[in-house]
Amino acid sequence: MTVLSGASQEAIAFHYDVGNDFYQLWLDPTLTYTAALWAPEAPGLTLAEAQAQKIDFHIRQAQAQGGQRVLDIGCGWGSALLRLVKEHAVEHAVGLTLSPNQATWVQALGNPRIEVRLEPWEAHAPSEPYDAILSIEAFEAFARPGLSSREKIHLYRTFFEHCHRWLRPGGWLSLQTIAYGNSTPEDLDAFISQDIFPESDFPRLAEVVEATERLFEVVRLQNDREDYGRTLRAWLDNLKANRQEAVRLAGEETVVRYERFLRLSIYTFTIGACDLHRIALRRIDQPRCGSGE
Ligand SMILES: C[S@@+](CC[C@H](N)C(=O)[O-])C[C@H]1O[C@@H](n2cnc3c(N)ncnc32)[C@H](O)[C@@H]1O
Repeated sequence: MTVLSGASQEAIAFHYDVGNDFYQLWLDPTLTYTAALWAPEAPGLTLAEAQAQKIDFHIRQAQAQGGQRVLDIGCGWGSALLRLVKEHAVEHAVGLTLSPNQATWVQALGNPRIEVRLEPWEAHAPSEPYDAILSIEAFEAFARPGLSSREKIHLYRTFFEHCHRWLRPGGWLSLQTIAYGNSTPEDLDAFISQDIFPESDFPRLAEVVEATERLFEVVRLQNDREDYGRTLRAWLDNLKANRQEAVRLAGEETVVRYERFLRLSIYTFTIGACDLHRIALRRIDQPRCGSGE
């Protein structure tokens, strides 16, 4: 099969390198840029609390603990890396990102237990196995638009093969990804894949699950699309409240583009055109039929 890939470093930088100060105006203070976990029984949660709760959920789900080595694939501005070492006493937290801005930001945190690498997962070659792996909404950048379902499954399987290799026996991977829900790629506005996240495409849940077969068992899966709606609304409210400053930092065109992106995404998750999956995957230590296709 042809070697295919996901979003390039240039495509990722196009999105994430708009400016840290711009993102600071509307994300929570830790710059977590993924769906938060809102608890219906705690309606008064702030965005920052709901983000911390989401990160802790994934850390627990990956069974990451004190003294361990943990990998975060697609670490963004490092919020999970920080919680891993500060709140969960993890010994060594390694983050991968394709964004130079994010890598510089995480490096500047100056935490000796955090290592950030400006490196695609395809090139990662750890010298020792990891005890646990997190990957929170990087998966959407692992396949470009226009690929067939078979081609996407092949790419995703290569990702899970790498994770399988990197994890110690019995290790867990906690994955969060957007997926097509009650929609096809043609139903969604091309604006997002062209002007917001170029070279990226969502998976379908069935593709993710098929790609894990005989590598990982799916232990738990939850679709929290409503949580995305609420997170996006909080981001949009923050952007509106800081609009003047946002225009000063990033320009009117960029702000209009992000407002449209946030509004469209709220609608997409509200009607169920897209889902938000949080998946607990346990490594199968002795795959019965080999791990290749
Ligand atoms: C939406 S952000 C999520 C960041 C973080 N997990 C969070 O919750 O805020 C996606 C991240 O995936 C990274 N990414 C995308 N493709 C990647 C690849 N092939 N290898 C490593 N990181 C990648 C991006 O650089 C970015 O840091």
